[in-house]
This record gives sequence, C-alpha cells and structure tokens, in this order.
Amino acid sequence: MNIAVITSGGDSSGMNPCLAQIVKYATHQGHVIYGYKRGFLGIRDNDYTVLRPCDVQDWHKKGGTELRTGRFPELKEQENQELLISQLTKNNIDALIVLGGDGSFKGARALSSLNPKMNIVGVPCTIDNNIYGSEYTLGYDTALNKQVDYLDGISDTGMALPGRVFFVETLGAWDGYLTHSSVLMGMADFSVLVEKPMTNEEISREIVKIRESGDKDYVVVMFAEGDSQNTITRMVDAANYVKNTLGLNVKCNLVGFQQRGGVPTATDRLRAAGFAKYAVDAVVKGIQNVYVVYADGKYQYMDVEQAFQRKVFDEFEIK
Ligand SMILES: Nc1ncnc2c1ncn2[C@@H]1O[C@H](COP(=O)(O)OP(=O)(O)O)[C@@H](O)[C@H]1O
Ligand SMILES: O=P(O)(O)OC[C@H]1O[C@](O)(COP(=O)(O)O)[C@@H](O)[C@@H]1O
Repeated sequence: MNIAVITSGGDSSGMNPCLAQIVKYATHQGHVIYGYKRGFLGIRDNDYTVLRPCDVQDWHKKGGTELRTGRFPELKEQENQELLISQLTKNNIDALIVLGGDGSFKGARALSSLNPKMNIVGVPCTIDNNIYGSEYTLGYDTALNKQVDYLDGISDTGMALPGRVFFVETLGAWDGYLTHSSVLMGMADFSVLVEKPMTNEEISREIVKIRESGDKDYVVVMFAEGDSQNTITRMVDAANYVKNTLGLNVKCNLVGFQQRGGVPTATDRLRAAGFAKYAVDAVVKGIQNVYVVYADGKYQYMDVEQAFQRKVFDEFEIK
C-alpha cells in the first residue's frame, strides 16, 4: 500500500515519535510511507517525501514535527477537498493517516466522505488532552512535565521567601486538563478554569482561606488560558484585584509556548508507538473512518463522527 501521513493543526511533542513508528512498522510490512509537509497544505502543493526507517531513526527524541504542520481553513470548501483527493490519487495513495486534533479530523472526514475508497485514520495529537473518547493525546505528558518543572521552581522560591501569591497561566485553550492537573498533583492550591470560572472576589476569598489555614507559606493559583486571543488578561485582572483589595504580593507567571515543544517524554514515546501500530493496522485492514483512542488501558478505534463531541472534564479525576 501507499500510505500518506500528515501532521496537522497544533504541533505536539509525540508527533515525531509517532511518525517514526508509523514509518518503521509499515515499511517492514512492505508498505510505502509518503510524508506530506505542512499538513493538508502539503497535499495541496504535492509537497512530500518518501520516508524510510533510516530517515526517521532519531525522530523518537525530537519535539515539534519534522514534517512541519499547517493550517488550511479553506479545506472547508468542497473545491479544495476535491483538489486534495485528486493530488493523492495522482500519487496512487491508498490511505491517509492524520496526526492532529479534532479540527484535523474534520478535514479527514471531509476527504473520506468525498472518496470512501481512500481510508483515512486519525491519531489524537494535542497537548490539551481534549479529544473525545481518548484518555490520552500525544504531547500531553511532555507538556505536563514542563509544567511540573515550572511549578517546582516556583515552590522553591515560595518556600524560601514566604508570603507571596503566585498566579500561573498554562496553555490548554478552553480545556482544564493541563491547568487543573497541577492542583490534583498537589502543586497548586486551586484553579480558575473555563469549566469552573471564579469571580475576582471568589479568588480573593479562597486565597484568604488558604493563608488563614496556616497550611501554606505561599499560595499558587492556576489559570486556564481560555480564548488564546485574549490570553493573560484574565490572570492580570485578577492579580490587580487581589493586590488592591488584600494588599498581597502577587506574582504573575506564564508557562507559555515553550510548553508545546521539547523532548518527548517516555510516556509520549510509548503511547506514540501504540497509536502508530493501531493507525497502520486500521488502514491495512481497511477499517474505515476511525480515529485511534487510548481508553481503559488499551488502544481502540472510534468512529470519527464521535470526535467532535466535547470530552467531559472531571475535576477530581483527569483522564
Ligand atoms: N470543518 C472542517 N472541514 C474541513 N477541514 C477542516 C475543518 N476544520 C478544520 N479543518 C482542517 O484541519 C486543520 C487543522 O485544524 P485546527 O482546528 O487548526 O487544529 P487541530 O487539528 O489541532 O484541532 C485546519 O487548518 C483545516 O485545514
Ligand atoms: O499556536 P496557536 O495556533 O495560537 O494555538 C494555540 C493553542 O494551541 C494549543 O497549544 C494546542 O491546541 P491544538 O493542539 O488543539 O491545536 C493550545 O493549548 C493553545 O491554545
């Protein structure tokens, strides 16, 4: 089989290890992997390279994506979908594996509904861990570990010079998985989430309660990014309120975009291998219109239509 692969939408650590495993696993079965660059844009421009195991031999330890990613909003138009199908057909591509988030899966669904013979399979890749039906998305653990390092540093200075309040905003868009994990792990006191908003007054009251409990010499409050166009402002607004009303020393911190890259952790590499195997197996066996999920300790297939539901957030048990 000729199998195309793309990385699309937001990049995440874990994409490269997954690409490497797809190439190795499929090539050893006699298939050929076409790596298209910059997501769907590379298919439009017929910009690809045939990937052999020797080309990907050190990709397991690389963040970002060697294929680059891309956004092509015009793929919503049928004319562009037809163009992509014709580009793939010209190269005798039998199947396409899409590494990305739910947006990329919408693109995959659009292409496979135009050409049902082209088997298209999704692999959930996003640091936000917010793909419906999957307890894990590639990149989440690497991003989480960056957050752990970041908060451990804050804890050191918090202990050394008591009395301060630290506000920390993470990536994660509208979903609280990254942000709230720090509370579950005991590294932060509470979080302000899109799923669980708090007024500035409520935030102040909570801080007073923690300080009066005597349990902590410093307070850490996590902020979910929310709408990435208006990031930071929510946290700074709350910080100004707390400073003005309580007279406390509040320090604002942004984990920022370094959280999205970096060397993939062991967990991301391990899951990448599982997702890769199941994605290749699906296209080889002709299992249509699915994405691979990790749930209840095993890899499974879900109908791609399911992917567009919102994953339910449970503040006590993140998975
Ligand atoms: N409704 C849609 N129809 C067709 N293609 C889509 C659709 N939504 C998203 N895409 C394609 O998927 C790409 C990536 O989507 P995006 O939401 O940016 O990232 P992610 O896959 O990380 O969620 C878009 O740039 C576009 O090419
Ligand atoms: O780089 P962009 O396009 O501004 O995207 C920012 C968003 O990407 C993410 O890092 C991951 O988003 P996706 O993987 O779902 O695309 C979010 O945490 C963040 O809000």
